[in-house]
Amino acid sequence: MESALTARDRVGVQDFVLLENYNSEAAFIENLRRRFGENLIYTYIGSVLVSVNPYKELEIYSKQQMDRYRGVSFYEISPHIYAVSDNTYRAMRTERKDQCILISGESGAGKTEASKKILLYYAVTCPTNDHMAALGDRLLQSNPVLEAFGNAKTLRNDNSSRFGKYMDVQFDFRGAPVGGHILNYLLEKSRVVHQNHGERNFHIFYQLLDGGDDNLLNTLDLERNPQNYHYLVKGNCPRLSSVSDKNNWKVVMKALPIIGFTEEEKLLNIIGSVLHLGNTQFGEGEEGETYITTETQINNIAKLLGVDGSALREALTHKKLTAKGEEMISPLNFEQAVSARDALAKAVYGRTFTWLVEKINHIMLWGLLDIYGFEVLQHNSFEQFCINYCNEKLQQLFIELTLRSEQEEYETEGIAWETVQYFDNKIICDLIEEKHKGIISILDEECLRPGETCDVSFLEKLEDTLGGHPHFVTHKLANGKTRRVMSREEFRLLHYAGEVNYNAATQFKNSLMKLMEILMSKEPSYVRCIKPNDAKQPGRFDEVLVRHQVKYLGLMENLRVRRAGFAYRRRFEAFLQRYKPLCPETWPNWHGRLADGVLTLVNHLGYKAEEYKLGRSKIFIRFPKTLFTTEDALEAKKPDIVIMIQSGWRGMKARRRAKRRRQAADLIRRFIKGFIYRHEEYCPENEYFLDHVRYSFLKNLRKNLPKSVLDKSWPTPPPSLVEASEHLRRLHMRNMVIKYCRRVQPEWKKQMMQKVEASEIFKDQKDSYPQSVGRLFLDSRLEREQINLKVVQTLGNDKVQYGVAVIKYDRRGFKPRPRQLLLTNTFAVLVDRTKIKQRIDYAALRGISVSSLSDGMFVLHMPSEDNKQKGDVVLQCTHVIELVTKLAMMANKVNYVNISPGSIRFAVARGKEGIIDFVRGSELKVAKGKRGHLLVVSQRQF
Ligand SMILES: Nc1ncnc2c1ncn2[C@@H]1O[C@H](COP(=O)(O)OP(=O)(O)OP(=O)(O)O)[C@@H](O)[C@H]1O
Repeated sequence: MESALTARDRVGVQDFVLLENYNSEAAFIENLRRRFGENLIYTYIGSVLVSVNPYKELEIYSKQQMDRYRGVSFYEISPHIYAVSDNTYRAMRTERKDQCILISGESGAGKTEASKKILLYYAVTCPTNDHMAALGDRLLQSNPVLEAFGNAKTLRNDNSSRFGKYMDVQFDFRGAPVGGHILNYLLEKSRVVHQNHGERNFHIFYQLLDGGDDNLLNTLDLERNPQNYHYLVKGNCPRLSSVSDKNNWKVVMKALPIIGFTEEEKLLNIIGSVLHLGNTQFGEGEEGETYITTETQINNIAKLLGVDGSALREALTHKKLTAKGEEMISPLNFEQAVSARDALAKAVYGRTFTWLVEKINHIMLWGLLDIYGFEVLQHNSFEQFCINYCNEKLQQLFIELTLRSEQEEYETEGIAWETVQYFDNKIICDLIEEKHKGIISILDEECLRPGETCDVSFLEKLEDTLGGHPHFVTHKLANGKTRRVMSREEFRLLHYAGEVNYNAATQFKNSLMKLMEILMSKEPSYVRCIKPNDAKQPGRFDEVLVRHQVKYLGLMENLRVRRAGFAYRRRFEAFLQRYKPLCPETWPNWHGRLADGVLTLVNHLGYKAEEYKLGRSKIFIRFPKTLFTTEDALEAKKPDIVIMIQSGWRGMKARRRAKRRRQAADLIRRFIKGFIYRHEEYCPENEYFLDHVRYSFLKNLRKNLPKSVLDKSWPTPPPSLVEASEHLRRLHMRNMVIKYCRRVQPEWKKQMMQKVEASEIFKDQKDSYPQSVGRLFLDSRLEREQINLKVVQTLGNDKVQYGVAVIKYDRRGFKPRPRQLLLTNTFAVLVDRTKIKQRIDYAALRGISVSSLSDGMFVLHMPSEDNKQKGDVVLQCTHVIELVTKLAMMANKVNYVNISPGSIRFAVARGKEGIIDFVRGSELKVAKGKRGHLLVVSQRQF
């Protein structure tokens, strides 16, 4: 809206509601004309889009344009069909209501083009998933022609969809890359659509052009892959009829029986062919051009359809020769073509043509629209009676809905509703459709009545029943002037569009009712198409023709209803936001209630009481003039605003800088003071500094906490935190230990306990201890099978907990003998292969002696008074530390281990004593020494 206001001098108003003289048809048409002259073909009436057919390609449908309209508020940028598309889509998403877009206008006004644009917009901008998005892109890239297929050429419109709209996506691949790309595209497209579309079939048409498409044919390789023909031929028979290349035709014929058509496909082909024939007839005689249907082509089609060629030939009886000497079917007139068409439909499929078209309609394009959850309704039939009647109904519905929503808005805003003068054509609709009294009822009755029925008797019946109706006129009922321009078979209805003549009726009412139902159940959007001239020429604006359409489409009524007293309405925020620079009290920001702000603003601007009203959330402005004046004021103020904003901005920046400087200086000052007072008690002078120091320490500590129990590092705390820091350190250590212990397995725990015990006994006492630290203690040094079975049996319930190979030395001669030492829970035994030689009860054990060197000697001291014992036991073991630790722990005699430097004394028997001397030497040696001592030489440990 805003941009519209700025540009209004150049191109009129972008929204008719801003037309000052909104009751003037001339002003309305002048606005259309001015805009049309600037190639601005779209104009709003509120939310209705009026579109004037430009009859030339405009650069306004690109991807960039689509992006401009995505998610943008309806009035923010210039009117466009994309704005309607986008708005509808978003309304569906946000309000979760079905939407429909009603496109109306006479033949050639651009309805089909409009729906194609809408469809393309959705295909490109509202993908349902990535895959669809990719397809949308390609759709745009490959410059598709979303073409209405099978449309006939009428006198009014070369492209007319006279037989009902059924479109399909027909791609124009001229100039597009050929080969695998296209084929993949087709395959992919049909798959996607199929996925999204359940059992409904979606058909892709490839426009088979003479010659130029050999590449595609090669790619499809129909000779070898006849099933690919599927992608070529579906529904495209009309085109086939214009295939001139004999080879292509051969390929096609060859492929057909292999593929086989489903009933539905056959139907499509029939319709296609029929329509092509139909097209031929409506041409304006460009002989030798596109629309020629030759005898050969007719035969081909007949062959393809599997029908007798005579059915076709008979229908098209006029033949003549072309310049080349080919026999050509000459153009038929409209009626001849229609009956040919109907006859063919009946002959081939046993159905009426309308039935076939409806069926096709159902299957085809609307499928694609369904994918996006949209329905685009186009109404065609305008039979004239039906066209007019349909228009009456649509107009009535439109007025009703618009009035209702207008009234609702006024009500919500708390603004009094002012009666709007418009032609309510309910009276006309009633006249047509009312039960018993309506024209349709009378017609039905007349048709069912026994005896001769003709137009005249029907007209007489109408005159009888409706004679007094103010909107019904016939030749007989009319005054002299009207009588001169009316024929005797016509009746005339008088309504908003002036007078509309009617001469026949059909069963049309029911299908129209269906349309109404659809419209009522969905949220409608409107596109009103206007044809600017009959010559299909760009740049020509035929005022008479346009005036007729403006009347016929009831656009003035639309505008009158939409204006309903006020030209413009806007939410308070938006209004205030835009115009606040115009009033010192509202600039730069208004801080009170929005309504008060708006009031202050309009008072300042000098709005008169009758010029505006404030609703609950919107301001309503009665005359466009008021708004334009305000816009002009804004425009004039713009340079000032720029300066205001700039100086305001500069001042604010300077103030911010000064404030930051002040804060920084304060901070530094507090820091210095705090530092000076840092050793004092916590006081206002040092609180900031101390807090900061503490905070920094704790923050630093958090980052540098020791990660393992072995890591003894700890950040140095500030004096005020020494105690707390120590506390934290211990807590942290304990935490780590607890965490560590929780993770220790029972096996490992046992190992650790033994190792700790070994450390208690041997650390710093015995040379070989450090070496043992890194080696794990084993559960046993003997495998189960190394212990004799008889020994195990003898031990019975006393299970061997640990076993190891040892050397026992005779007490007297020190003769070495290999033995096994087995530990049970309560005693140890010395075993010689199968025999237990000695049992040593732990309870009786008086002590265990080892040397301080690295040898493996150890002595078990036994009580001398025990007669059974023959004295102490002298043993040697490679795993002395492990063995002694385990033995001492099992015997619960850890404190009985004695580590002697130099020598060990032991009891030989009854008071006699033996001595073992320990020395360091170059190699390990155990031998008899001087004075009967045993000499043990240990290697030095490094
Ligand atoms: N927006 C547009 N831009 C360019 N050309 C257009 C546009 N709209 C319509 N036309 C031109 O006008 C021709 C007729 O338009 P279209 O076929 O859409 O009319 P219609 O209202 O669907 O007619 P009918 O009711 O007879 O089917 C198109 O073939 C095209 O050449």
